[in-house]
Amino acid sequence: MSDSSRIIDGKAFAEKLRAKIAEQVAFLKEKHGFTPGLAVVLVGEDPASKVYVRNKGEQTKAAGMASFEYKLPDTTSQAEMLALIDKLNKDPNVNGILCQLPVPKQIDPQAIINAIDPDKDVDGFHVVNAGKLATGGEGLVPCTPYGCLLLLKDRLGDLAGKHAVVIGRSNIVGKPMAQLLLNESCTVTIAHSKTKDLPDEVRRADIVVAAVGRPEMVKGDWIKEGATVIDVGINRIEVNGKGKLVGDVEYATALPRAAGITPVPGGVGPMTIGLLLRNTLVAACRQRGVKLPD
Ligand SMILES: Nc1nc2c(c(=O)[nH]1)N[C@@H](CN(C=O)c1ccc(C(=O)N[C@@H](CCC(=O)O)C(=O)O)cc1)CN2
Ligand SMILES: [Mg+2]
Repeated sequence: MSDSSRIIDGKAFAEKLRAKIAEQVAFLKEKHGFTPGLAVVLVGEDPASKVYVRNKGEQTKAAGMASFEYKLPDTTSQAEMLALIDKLNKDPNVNGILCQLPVPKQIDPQAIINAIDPDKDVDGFHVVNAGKLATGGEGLVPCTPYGCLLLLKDRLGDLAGKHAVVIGRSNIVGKPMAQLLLNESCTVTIAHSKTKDLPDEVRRADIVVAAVGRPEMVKGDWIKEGATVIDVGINRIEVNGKGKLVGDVEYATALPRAAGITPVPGGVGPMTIGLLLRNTLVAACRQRGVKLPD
């Protein structure tokens, strides 16, 4: 197996996904006379967040959807945020709402997320959507784990019976990822900072999803021959005075052992915005009582 055939190209997958969404949006406009709309709220000046929000706006518009951007100063209070969310919840042209994370410390992110109408919660972070994911309801699924799942299914087909190890237990990635894999009938282990022997857990995994936010902490020689590795980490490090982006997995040493591995950049990252657009489309169709176009 060549190294290039092991690489799981999330960028290319996301491009195809966005092209399909653009067709579906065009169909909705022509046949049903409406355009899905996404509102993104950014509080403060975090440089990475500004880039992600700009990309979200550009990709929303490129898919033919309406983009509403709210850029608020980092002194914004929680009450001001809640007032904006209330306004967006009531706006029929806004089908999806998200608050870019992280938010400044005076704002409780979960209070904002839980103030969003769950039907418009295109991040899938609302407690109602988390509950639906856990109990089999039709909610909205968090974009990054959803993107990881699509890459895994595309590469492996049926996941039933696979032993998956998810490293990280955040509400945004680790927990929903584990739940999605469980829903696919995987045997799921969630590892975290208190896990006793992480290398041993990883060595037994058919599927490894690393979402810890620590540069190259998963070593290549932990990866079982033929395993599939999904690297959610996006860590900025400095090498010889130059900035570099690396994942949570030691890519160069994992690549020859893995049957499939996502690179950083160009793996999971681009899927996040792709699935955000898909969630917005799904949310808009549900709100309008229209079947999702094929
Ligand atoms: N409300 C939310 N906040 C945050 C989320 C989220 O899903 N919802 N996720 C991240 C940031 N994020 C989107 O918001 C995001 C991160 C990374 C990428 C991406 O395409 N990454 C590229 C590399 C980009 C770079 O050079 O920095 C890649 O991996 O190829 C897209 C979206 C936290 N906040
Ligand atoms: Mg509702």
